[in-house]
Amino acid sequence: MLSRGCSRFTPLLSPWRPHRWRRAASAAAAVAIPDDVPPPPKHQLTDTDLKRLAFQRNIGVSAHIDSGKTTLTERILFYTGRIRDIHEVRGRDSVGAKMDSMDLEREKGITIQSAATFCDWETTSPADGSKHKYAINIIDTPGHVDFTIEVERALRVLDGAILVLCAVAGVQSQTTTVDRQMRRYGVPRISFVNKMDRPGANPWRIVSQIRSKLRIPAAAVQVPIGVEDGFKGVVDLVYWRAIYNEGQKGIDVVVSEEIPADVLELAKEKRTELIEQLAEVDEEIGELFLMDEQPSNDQIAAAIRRSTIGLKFSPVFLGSAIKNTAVQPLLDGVCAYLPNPSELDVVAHDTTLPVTADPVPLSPAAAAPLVGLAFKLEEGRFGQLTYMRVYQGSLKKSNLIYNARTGKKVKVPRLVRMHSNEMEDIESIGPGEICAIFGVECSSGDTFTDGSTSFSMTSMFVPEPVISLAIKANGIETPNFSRALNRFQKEDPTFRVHLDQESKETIISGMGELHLEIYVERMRREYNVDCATGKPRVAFRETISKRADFTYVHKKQTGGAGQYAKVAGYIEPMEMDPETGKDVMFENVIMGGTIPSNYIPAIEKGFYEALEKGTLTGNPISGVRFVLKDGGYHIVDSSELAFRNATIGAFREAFRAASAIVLEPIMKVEVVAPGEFQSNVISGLNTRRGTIVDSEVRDDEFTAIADVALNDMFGYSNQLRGSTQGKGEFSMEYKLHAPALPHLQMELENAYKKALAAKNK
Ligand SMILES: Nc1nc2c(ncn2[C@@H]2O[C@H](COP(=O)(O)OP(=O)(O)OP(=O)(O)O)[C@@H](O)[C@H]2O)c(=O)[nH]1
Repeated sequence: MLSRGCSRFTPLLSPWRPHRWRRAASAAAAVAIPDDVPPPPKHQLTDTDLKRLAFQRNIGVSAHIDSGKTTLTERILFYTGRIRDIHEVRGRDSVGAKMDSMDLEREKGITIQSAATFCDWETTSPADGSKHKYAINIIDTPGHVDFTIEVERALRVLDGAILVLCAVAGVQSQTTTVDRQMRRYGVPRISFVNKMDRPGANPWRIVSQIRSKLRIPAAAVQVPIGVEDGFKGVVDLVYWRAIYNEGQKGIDVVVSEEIPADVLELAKEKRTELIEQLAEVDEEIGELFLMDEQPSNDQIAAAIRRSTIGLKFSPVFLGSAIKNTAVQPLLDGVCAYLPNPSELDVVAHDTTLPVTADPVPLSPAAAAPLVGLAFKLEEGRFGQLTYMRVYQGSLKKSNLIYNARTGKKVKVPRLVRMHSNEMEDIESIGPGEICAIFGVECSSGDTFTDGSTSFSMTSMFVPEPVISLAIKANGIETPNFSRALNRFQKEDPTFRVHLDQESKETIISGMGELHLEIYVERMRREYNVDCATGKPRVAFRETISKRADFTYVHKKQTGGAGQYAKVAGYIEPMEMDPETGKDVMFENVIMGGTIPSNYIPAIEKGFYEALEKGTLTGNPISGVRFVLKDGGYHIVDSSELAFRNATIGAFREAFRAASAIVLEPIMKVEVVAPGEFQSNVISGLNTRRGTIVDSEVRDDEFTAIADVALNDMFGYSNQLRGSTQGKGEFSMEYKLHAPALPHLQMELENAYKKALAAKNK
């Protein structure tokens, strides 16, 4: 059994922390119940539950941009009979892939929103010829980092994933990002080396990159038959047979006991390598290996399953989605090696218990009380659509469900299963499944129950925006302007909107230029609001570099009732919690009621308000813990307003004393270009103050990875095009906020002072 919530990888890279649920505890948790209350017993699974769950898979398809996720998913849907024909991403038939349902996605040939679908897949057991039908929910996720929240959302609710890699480019920068996200949510993965038809395809290099760069023990479970253009099938190393695709669009799978002579030696060598790798991570195979005994085919298959689900191993499959080769064996692999919903331990927090109480194990039993997580919202033609993963119990149409965060009760008017942008009405859904409901008001990450429990699940990691721009409607602003912005904010927690109090401009912020550009375009198309935007601006931040104490009295006497509030404590630097992304915190350690408890929320509010605008450059403040230790009040003159103002004043004073600095976003930039342009690319990155952190030269192309400040990246696509005759490509993703160089900080401070002076004139 696994525990989703405990470190399942050996402690190589995993940022996973035990008891992550604790942070999800709500204010309601402050009930005085002793700490040692045992968690309620897990609901027993019946034989019917186990039978149904054994053939259920919830999987995601994730990868670096353009690795072929959508192309692969299109094949999966075709072979499982979900769609009648295959349409290509940017295909000549201009239909576009099924899962890229937004017009914008089809035009740009990229996936923006993750799409959910489901299909059935029948497998034939190579061991005894028995047939089994599996129900698979699939989420195709975008590869572009600007839409990373979509990947986070999907991984949060999936039980397993296919990590797609290009057979030439291998592990790319976003592969490592996706890998990190998979670790965060403890998602077992099988790897699929796609594009085996490409010149220069080398699966062995990719396998060794998975081991060295992603640091997961991995081994191929197949070897290719034919290379590049001649790639026509694979040898299944576990059950020792050759598998070919034949017929129109590779629809017929032909299995042969005969291994082609030209790959026989390679297949033997790679099967030995597979067993050796398994011996490292699986006890049973390890013991057989020590005794020099050969494991049986079934023993190998069982060890792959155990170690994959245990997050100790990733089996590597090979194929070419575009050439319709070896996709069906991958589907068999999903069923054979990825977990079913009963094989993961999922926990929730009981909000009636103290935050330190043990988590409550959830059980995918149909008869247990309902617990479901709303992981994605979408405004559709028929109103708000909420995607939900049911973890425990069943959900029926017309049921009353409770939002654990707001305590509100709602009726489920319509229940559907999603197939990209199409839907199928259903009457009920069981545990371990994914569905969508209509007309339910909630936010992304809310937990729903049937009202008989107070369970709440943890929320997702939400990264901070890195870029912002001013936006205004062309002509007269209609209500659609704010309607659109409100809806986008609700759907996407990485998209933020605020009104700059000084310039009175509406500022939108997000994960990259493309992210914001897509929303501006959607405003025009979906809301009929044409907008003008300002120049993209880097989302600088401010922080402190040392602790500073404060004692601050806010006192005002203006005739009538006065204002009096005193706060004392300190602020200190705080590191980001890798799990939640949170790096600001308010802590109240007052003893003895020097400030009445009803004023504490106003102080907390004042702190968060003060964080909105730093005094150096007017940018938001992060990385600060505010500790309230003492204070004072006046029986008549104290008020919430006085305490809020006192906190803002105290914070600003302490902020200056705590050696405030400006932070700028640093991006991980990956460039891939033909080898002859390597020196041009490197010198281009150097002139932008980039630090090269990794590079790799292959037969005729190279990859360079550099850390570069986002502020120095404007106009890079033009520069790269110019210096590589248009043949270079790059992608970038947010890495961290780091202190800005002194001259940049000075420049930003001066500009801010000037803007303030102009405003006050
Ligand atoms: N040679 C070759 N090209 C492929 C293969 N699979 C996909 N492609 C091509 O690779 C490009 C990207 O494919 P997509 O399926 O859009 O990739 P994606 O990973 O979904 O892309 P994003 O969603 O934008 O991240 C398209 O031009 C595909 O035709 C393959 O097996 N071999």
